[in-house]
Amino acid sequence: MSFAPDITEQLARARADLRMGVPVMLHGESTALVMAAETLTSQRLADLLALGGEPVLAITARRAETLKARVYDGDLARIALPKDATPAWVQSIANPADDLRAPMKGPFACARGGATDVHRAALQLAKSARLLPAALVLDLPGGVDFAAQNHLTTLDLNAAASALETRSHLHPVVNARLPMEVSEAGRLHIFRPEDGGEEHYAIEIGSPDRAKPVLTRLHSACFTGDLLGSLKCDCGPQLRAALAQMGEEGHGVLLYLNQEGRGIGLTNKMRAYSLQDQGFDTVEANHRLGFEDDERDFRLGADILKSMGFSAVRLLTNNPRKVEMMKASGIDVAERVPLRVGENRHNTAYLATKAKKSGHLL
Ligand SMILES: Nc1nc2c(ncn2[C@@H]2O[C@H](COP(=O)(O)OP(=O)(O)OP(=O)(O)O)[C@@H](O)[C@H]2O)c(=O)[nH]1
Ligand SMILES: [Zn+2]
Repeated sequence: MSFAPDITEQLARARADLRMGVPVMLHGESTALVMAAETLTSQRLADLLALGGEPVLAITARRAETLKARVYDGDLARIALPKDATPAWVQSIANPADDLRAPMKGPFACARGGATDVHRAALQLAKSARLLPAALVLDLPGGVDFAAQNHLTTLDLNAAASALETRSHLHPVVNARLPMEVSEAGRLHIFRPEDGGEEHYAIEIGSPDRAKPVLTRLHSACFTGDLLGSLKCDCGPQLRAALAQMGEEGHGVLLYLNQEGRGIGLTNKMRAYSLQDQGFDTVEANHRLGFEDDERDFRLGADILKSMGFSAVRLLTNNPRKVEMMKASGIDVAERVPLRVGENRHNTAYLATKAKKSGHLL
């Protein structure tokens, strides 16, 4: 019998640590101390520099491209931390907010050669903690003892890397009747992942026949559009139109996935909006922050549908990636049902960028 947390549970702890500014230790062939750039304090930076060695700031290749930092490691770059580095210096590399005011941030000395799996795992961990994808990494011989003395979370590198790649199983927790404006026969289902992450929801309208393709919407959370009526996107009108169509047809399933901001979280989405105020489009803004255009995992939606007994859908979407993902996850897409609503003068350019750069269908 063991009460010790497994790797999934340790990762959940590590995410909370990084969000609080507490370092974590990654233990592989060597051992490395990892801190998130976003939550770095001057005291912790001073403590890190006092340990000696050669700390680096790991950033994604996307962020490196904007900074004109040399990328020797494919999807990431390792910028050597100057001995007199300050938290402001670290922030200015991690966060593109002042890029236009301070365009000449380099030149940077970038590490080359040697293992990069710790840096890759550190960046994935920061992303999954919904922080900016930038992490300080210091190789620390004897790091396991150091971590024990300092009560730091220690993760096995290989186990952490593979757990970060694995999608967590979603458990149905509860469902209950929810009469709604569009249909009195509504039911809200809650699904909870095993990894301590966000819960996702399914809104079932009527009693759809499990043997037939069900009218389905795969909706990603958009606090600004769904709740505040933001005109910057088309999410609110899409949400309401999808529910209305399900109400009219008498049956349907709306999956509400808590992948705000195409999977980067609301805080980073607002950072992207701030860059859009500076003139960048929705895709450029994500890239400047160090993210891909779309960090969502739509397989979650397929998992929920299967768990509810569905195997075929009529999918309400303009996004071909959602159709492909459904098919690849074993859900038959009998029909793509277009969902063009909510265009206005504030989101015309946004919708055009999605059509041009992200392959959305008009
Ligand atoms: N990062 C980022 N996310 C955004 C921006 N505008 C909207 N979003 C998010 O984009 C997502 C929109 O998701 P969906 O409604 O599934 O839309 P979609 O991928 O365009 O596909 P369909 O609507 O099905 O055609 C939501 O999570 C929003 O929060 C933006 O400028 N930047
Ligand atoms: Zn939106």
